[in-house]
Amino acid sequence: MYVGRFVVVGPEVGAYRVSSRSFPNRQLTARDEALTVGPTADAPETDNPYVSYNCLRVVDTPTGETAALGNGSHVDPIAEKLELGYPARDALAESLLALDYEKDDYDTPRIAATLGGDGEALIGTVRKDALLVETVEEPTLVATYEEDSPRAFDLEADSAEEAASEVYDHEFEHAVCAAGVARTDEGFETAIENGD
Ligand SMILES: NC(=O)c1ncn([C@@H]2O[C@H](COP(=O)(O)O)[C@@H](O)[C@H]2O)c1NC=O
Repeated sequence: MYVGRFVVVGPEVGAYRVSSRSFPNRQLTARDEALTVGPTADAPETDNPYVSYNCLRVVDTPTGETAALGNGSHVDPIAEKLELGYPARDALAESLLALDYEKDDYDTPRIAATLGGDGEALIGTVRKDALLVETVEEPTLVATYEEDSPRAFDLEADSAEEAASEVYDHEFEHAVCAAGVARTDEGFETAIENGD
């Protein structure tokens, strides 16, 4: 099954996978406290505005570190609102609604999640027909297509590296790259899986 991009978040671990039929020549790179999706050196040029973006950021908030992850440019305003002290629910809902679903041929939903240092995790999506933001108590998935409402997901990983490789290896089709994040005693760790 092809579900496009997807996010999984549980109370301790989060992950994001880029799956793509149309733009497979992409990779993740780490820059400061952000993981960025961008084209590989051999990728054909494109003017599609939705295929390069920060997909994961770890920020300091008034209540400790929080990770924000998702499938597009909304990850930045979510992270910035968290830094300002917005509750995660509000940072997700306001940023998803402000940017709204993507105006491409598929009305691609925006998906996102947050993982707080205090143990709070939330997941959300904005589709053409809905805005959903939920607190989660167990690993939960939302994807751009088919699996486009949050549902429980069997994620066994308990480190960032395991989370990235577990979602990269998942049977959902057209894996391109994946990011993982996990809470540790020293703060959040992140990991990249580019399949190479
Ligand atoms: N975030 C991404 O990495 C991303 N990759 C592709 N898209 C959008 O989704 C459309 C469909 O892409 P695909 O056929 O690869 O699933 C693309 O035309 C593009 O508008 C994306 N936008 C949202 O998921």
